[in-house]
Amino acid sequence: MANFTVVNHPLIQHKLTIIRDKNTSTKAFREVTNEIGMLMAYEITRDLPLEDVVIETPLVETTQKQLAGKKLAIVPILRAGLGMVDGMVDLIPSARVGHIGLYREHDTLDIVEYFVKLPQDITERRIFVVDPMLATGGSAIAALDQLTNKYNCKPENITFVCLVAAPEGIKALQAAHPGVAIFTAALDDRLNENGYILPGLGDAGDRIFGTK
Ligand SMILES: O=c1ccn([C@@H]2O[C@H](COP(=O)(O)O)[C@@H](O)[C@H]2O)c(=O)[nH]1
Ligand SMILES: O=P(O)(O)OP(=O)(O)O
Ligand SMILES: [Mg+2]
Repeated sequence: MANFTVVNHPLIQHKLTIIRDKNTSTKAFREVTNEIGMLMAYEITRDLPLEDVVIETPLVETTQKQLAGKKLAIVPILRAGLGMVDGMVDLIPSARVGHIGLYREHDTLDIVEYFVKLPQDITERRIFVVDPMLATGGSAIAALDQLTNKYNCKPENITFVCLVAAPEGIKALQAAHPGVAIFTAALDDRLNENGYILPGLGDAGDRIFGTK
């Protein structure tokens, strides 16, 4: 599948198993989800541009590399996406954080949008849209519709980052936003009849916030 990466680093796979386990506490789920967020941030920023900088070590003057000042934005899809933000910001502290609030209607899985707040210069930024779960793809597509249609962000500046993806969601997201790169920590088997990913980890928002 084009523009689609499974980040199968051993540390990420190990931590993913912890949050998949139904016996993992809310506290541990929250901590480990942020840790995976940080590790994912390391992977998705691999292609950030560098520039030369002249510095002096204690011994000599030398030309080395530094980040070329690319402006970044992390945009979690509420609520579940919030669970990855602190970990990502730890690694890229200068990133701005926007928020897109969406939920799935329980019976129909239709997307209801209730909040959008983005950095004012969002079109100039490299954007990481984050949600731990890509199930039908409805939430991710709605968030990316907002960014590309309403805020004129370019698809090539956007990366969608999740932890667990269903093949159905990948297919739908690629069809709707072919120019957007997708990174996931795992590609699972399928969706169940209620739109949950199997094997999955359950409802990510409820597990992060302890609401069920
Ligand atoms: O196994 C699952 C599946 C979904 N979620 C939540 O729903 C959305 C993603 O679902 P789409 O069908 O792709 O819109 C995501 O924001 C999760 O909050 C889940 O937690 N677990
Ligand atoms: O995507 P949903 O419907 O699971 O909502 P939330 O992420 O707020 O739990
Ligand atoms: Mg959600």
